Parts: sequence; C-alpha cells; structure tokens
Amino acid sequence: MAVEATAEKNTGAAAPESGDRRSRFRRICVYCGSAKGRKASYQDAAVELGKELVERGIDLVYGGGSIGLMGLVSHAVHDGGRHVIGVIPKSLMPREVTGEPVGEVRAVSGMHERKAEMVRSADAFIALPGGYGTLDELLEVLTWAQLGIHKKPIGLLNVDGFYNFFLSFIDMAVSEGFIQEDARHLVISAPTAKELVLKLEEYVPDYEIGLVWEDQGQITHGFVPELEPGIASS
Ligand SMILES: C/C(=C\CNc1ncnc2c1ncn2[C@@H]1O[C@H](COP(=O)(O)O)[C@@H](O)[C@H]1O)CO
Repeated sequence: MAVEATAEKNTGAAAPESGDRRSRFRRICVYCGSAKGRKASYQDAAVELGKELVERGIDLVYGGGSIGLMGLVSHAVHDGGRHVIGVIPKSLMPREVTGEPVGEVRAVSGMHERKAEMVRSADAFIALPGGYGTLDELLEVLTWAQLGIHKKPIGLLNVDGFYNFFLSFIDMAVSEGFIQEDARHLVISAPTAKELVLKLEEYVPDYEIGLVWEDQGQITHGFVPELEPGIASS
C-alpha cells in the first residue's frame, strides 16, 4: 500500500522498550460504523482496538450510543476500566436511535458541535470501518489537519483492506494534483490495532501551513503531548 508506506516518514521516535506500554495519549477518538458490518473481522477489530486502548491506559472519545462497532469498542474500553466519553447530539439521544451508552455522555447541540467537541477532547484519531458518518468525521479531521487547525495524528484501521480503495483514491488525488504530497502523510494506516497505535505514538508532525486560526484556539492548542522522558511508546 503506497499510503501506508509513505506514512513511515512520520515515525521519528526512539525504538520502544518492550514491557512498558504506557502511552503519550490521554484520549483517542474512534470514528466507526453505527452498523457492525458483514465480516466478523470488523467486529473483532473494534474489540481488539478497545482492548489495546485499555492496555495502554488510554481513554475513549466516540460518537456515543451502543449500536454497531461503536457499541463494541466502547464496551471493550469501559469493561477494561478506562473512561469512555460519548459525544451525542441531543436529537440522537433517544435510546431507540443509538442504544444505551456506557460511561460519560456529553450532549451537544448538533453534528457540527459534536465533531468539534470530539476533536477538542482527543489527542489522536482512529477510524475503524464505517459508512458515511465515519467518512464525514474522518475527512473533517483530516481537512482540519491539512489547514493546520490541529497537529494530532490520524489513523485508519485498515481491517481486511477495508480502506484500500480510500487509500488508492488519496494516491490518485495526489498524482492528479489535488492533494499535496506533504498532506498525504497526514493519513497513517495499519491492518491491526497494535501496529496502528504504535505508529500513532511515533508520529512526528512534519506538515506546516502557517495559518492562524483565532476561532479554533482550543483545538489548535490541544496539541499532542510529547513523550515524557522514560515513557516508552510500546
Ligand atoms: C440513523 C442511524 C444511526 C444513528 N445512530 C448514531 N448514533 C450515534 N452516532 C452516530 C449515529 N449515526 C452516525 N453516527 C456518527 O457517525 C459515525 C457512524 O456513522 P456511519 O454512517 O455508521 O459510519 C460514528 O462515528 C458516529 O459518531 C443509521 O445510520
């Protein structure tokens, strides 16, 4: 995969010490399907990702509710004893729409405010397989990175090649001159949760656009904390 290969450019951290699996991330936002998908591998990946976050001591931010892959990842994190924050627009709050959420529920006014709150609250982002909603959230957080609104790492959990077409589209848009070569490296991908979280841990932002976003201050300054000395990333 061309895009997976180019993401290597962003890995600049020292070799991880084995045994110490603490993370530099306090919270990761997971975007994922409100459906479970046809393959068991999608569901297994959602649970694996939840367990990986727990193992690394990372809390979850997500779209709230307990339907589809959202339910699987949030339950895995909650059951593992980590904090779960569901950000739900008031109109999606009736239980018959989203199911029963676990953990903390943050009610917001609408879809735009939800996406902003998810970006503000998290130190990194991961997209599991999903549909329009997942792609909308993923593309917005990527667009904001491209515009320099934040410098937080963004990963695709490419379960069973689910995102291969999307990654190929990015390559095509780069070669057709619609995405800058530098901005391609904003997308990090890996086939398993372990590999992906490790890549996100090691990500060093090398993309600069030089714009100042006064109205996005809380997001811009919600910068990924550096690794503390002595804390290994894996
Ligand atoms: C109307 C449908 C589902 C409504 N339920 C949702 N509950 C919570 N969050 C949702 C819901 N639908 C979308 N989202 C957000 O988008 C992502 C999932 O969308 P997708 O289209 O299933 O990929 C997810 O990350 C949520 O933040 C029936 O669709």
